[in-house]
Amino acid sequence: MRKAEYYTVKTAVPEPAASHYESHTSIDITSTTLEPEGRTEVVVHVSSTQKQKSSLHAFPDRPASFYQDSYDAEPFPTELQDMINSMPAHCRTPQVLRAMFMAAISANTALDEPLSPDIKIENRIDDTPCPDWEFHYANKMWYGKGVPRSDPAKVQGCDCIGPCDPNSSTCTCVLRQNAFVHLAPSFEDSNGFLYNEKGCLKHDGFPVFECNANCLCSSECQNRVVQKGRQCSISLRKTKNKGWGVFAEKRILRGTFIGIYAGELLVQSEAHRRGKVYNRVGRTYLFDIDAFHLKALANDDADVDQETGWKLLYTVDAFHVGNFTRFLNHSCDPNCDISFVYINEHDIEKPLVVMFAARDVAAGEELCFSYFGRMDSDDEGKEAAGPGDAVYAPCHCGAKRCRGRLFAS
Ligand SMILES: C[S@@+](CC[C@H](N)C(=O)[O-])C[C@H]1O[C@@H](n2cnc3c(N)ncnc32)[C@H](O)[C@@H]1O
Repeated sequence: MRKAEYYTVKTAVPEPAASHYESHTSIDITSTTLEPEGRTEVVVHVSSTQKQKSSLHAFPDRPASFYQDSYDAEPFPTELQDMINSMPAHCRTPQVLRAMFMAAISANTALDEPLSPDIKIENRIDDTPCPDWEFHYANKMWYGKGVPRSDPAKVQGCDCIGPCDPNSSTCTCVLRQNAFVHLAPSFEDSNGFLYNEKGCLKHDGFPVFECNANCLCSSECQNRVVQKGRQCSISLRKTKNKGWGVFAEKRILRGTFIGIYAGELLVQSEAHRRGKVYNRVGRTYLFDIDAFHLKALANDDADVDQETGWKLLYTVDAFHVGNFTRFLNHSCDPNCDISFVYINEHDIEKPLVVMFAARDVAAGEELCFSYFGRMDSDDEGKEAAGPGDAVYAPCHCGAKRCRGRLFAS
């Protein structure tokens, strides 16, 4: 007789912390064979424990969701992966694995985005239950060797009372934002914050300076969006020929914050070394921080690239640690775009790489961005330039004007 398997996943989601905590995920699996039916009941309990962090990044007392935490990249937490790999075979059913993956996501992000909708995992293509357990799920940045930590004392905050006024002529956050918008070559006559009243990004392509943990303004301030976490509903789904992808569960408005491209922040020597390895396997999660405003601010340094007058310093690698954004596939007609966002970071070279909806997205649409960077309408039909040692793979984005290939690294 066929054995029925029942599973339950319980996720203990902690209360938002009032101070500065980090979390660790743990899993308890209980497997009971119920007689006389011979059914197996597997109960998986995923919980997240909190531990107070060192005072290294201590800001004034604020909810945990206000912090742009960063951790040292090594060693990564691997308890979860180790536990899955050592689970008895009868517990490793597709349903249990998928439910554990979803529960681990919500446990690992409970502190920094307690109000975010759960991420569903679906596969209508084959029998793989969930993406490979090859990475640690986190929304935070993890600093690799040689990457300097942020210095909270150098992060400039405003002293507004209540929410900041976007038309203020004295708010330091409004003034800083304006200065950077005016620096752009495609300067649009935009003053004030880059978010509208609904929290949607008004203009692509400018660096965004959110109010931070040193600001006195309230949590309702219009200039606090990314730090409040994801609001849109998304799922991870297996695609026919691009591996796993990210899909909109409900309609998403243009300019909506989708997610931080979280991962390890690497110096160039390490990014190059890993890039060569990823080239060989034909799958990469590297993203260069090559923002136009960094090029515009570049000093005349002997060390810079002679052609661009600028030197790339950091790359994000989401292979070993990251969140759902590492599953965003490439499209030649993308509905998402990257903006560089600063929250609790004083170093202009170390913005967060953040995904926003580039247009209204219908429920069920796949969320994609261009791996070649922003393309203007003038660029259509042109060959997209990848890095010098790029390895190209066929593109399956399905866009009418597909360029036919994407670089795998
Ligand atoms: C950052 S990962 C995206 C997530 C990936 N689908 C997965 O399952 O892990 C990038 C890799 O996804 C695949 N990919 C992304 N966009 C694609 C596209 N338009 N056509 C074909 N493969 C694509 C390529 O293997 C690429 O190296």
